[in-house]
Amino acid sequence: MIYKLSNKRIVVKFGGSSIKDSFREALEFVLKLHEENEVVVVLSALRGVTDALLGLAESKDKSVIGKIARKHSILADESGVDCDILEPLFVELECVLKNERRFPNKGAFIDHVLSFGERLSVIIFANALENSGIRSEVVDALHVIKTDDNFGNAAVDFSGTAKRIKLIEKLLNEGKVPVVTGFLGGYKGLRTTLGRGGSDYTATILGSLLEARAVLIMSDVRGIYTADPRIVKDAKLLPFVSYEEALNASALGMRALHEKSICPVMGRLPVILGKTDSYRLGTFVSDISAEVPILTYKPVNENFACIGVVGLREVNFNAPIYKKGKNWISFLVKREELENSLNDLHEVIFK
Ligand SMILES: Nc1ncnc2c1ncn2[C@@H]1O[C@H](COP(=O)(O)OP(=O)(O)O)[C@@H](O)[C@H]1O
Ligand SMILES: N[C@@H](CC(=O)OP(=O)(O)O)C(=O)O
Repeated sequence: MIYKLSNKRIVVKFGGSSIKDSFREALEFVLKLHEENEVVVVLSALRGVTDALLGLAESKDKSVIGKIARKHSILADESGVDCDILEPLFVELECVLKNERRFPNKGAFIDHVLSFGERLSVIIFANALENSGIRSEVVDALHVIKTDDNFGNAAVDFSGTAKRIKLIEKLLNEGKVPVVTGFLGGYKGLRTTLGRGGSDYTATILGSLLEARAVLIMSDVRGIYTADPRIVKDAKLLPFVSYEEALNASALGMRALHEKSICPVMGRLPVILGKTDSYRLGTFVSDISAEVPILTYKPVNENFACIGVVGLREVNFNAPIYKKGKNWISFLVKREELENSLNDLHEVIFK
């Protein structure tokens, strides 16, 4: 594997859980990274805000705006940032809600409403960095990540995006920390989104185009485990996961990494997953594999879910096989039995 990398450049993404529960630690981590590296920060919306905005786009219930505003004011206050700087975004949000008919279609309207989550978090983060003495600038991905008009799950135009990456290069050359909105893109001036959980994808697109040394995905778990550690208490942290395993696991529902996020970095640069509140890095995603299976799950419909096993083609388990691939297999289980089945299957494989 040949990495063509700018040796001091790192892209670090913080997910919604980190923005909500570990904002101070995320800031401190960036300050530490900045001592030795050029750092690009990618942020998600505060956990729960994208869902709230989705509801708001439907209901247009003004009390939701109040709730979102309060959450961000508290975060701004705690971070020593004047919450008045958020006001223009709330004025814009109200204006967008009153003018749905001006959008070409419902999807374009919804994506514009969803954009406020990430746009609010980057303003607070960039200002908090400035208060800590780091020169920083907000980058709205509308102006960088060029997409098609498939609102809600837009496809990225990589050559169009590559042309716009200079905007971020310029900030890095000025010694600033760009703080980029994850999840968002742009199509002819309209706002698009890359699919739920798409901030990981933003980070790997930027890491690849900026020829970064690594992309760090910081979350509320230390990395990729043998199964969701919130459901399977015996799950073990995997120090090495191959690109292919990460791709298969995320496609089969593993939430720790977005399915699309592997493609831009595959064979080019590593993705490292870590836990924000302890600064612990746990999993290195590259060509190297620990050759340990990963259990995944996702809903199939209202009544059923599928459990995937990445890294094995055959498993003796008491459930119907749902699908099979080159190096994975999945089983169909009732949704109410999902947790027990995951634990049982984990025991079968790792006993
Ligand atoms: N195999 C796995 N390894 C690690 N985390 C997993 C796994 N499967 C599911 N998860 C879940 O992924 C979550 C992290 O993803 P997500 O909630 O999208 O984080 P963030 O808010 O940082 O974007 C963890 O809290 C964990 O419950
Ligand atoms: N805020 C978006 C994008 C995202 O990536 O979120 P997270 O990193 O919290 O999964 C969402 O909720 O889908």
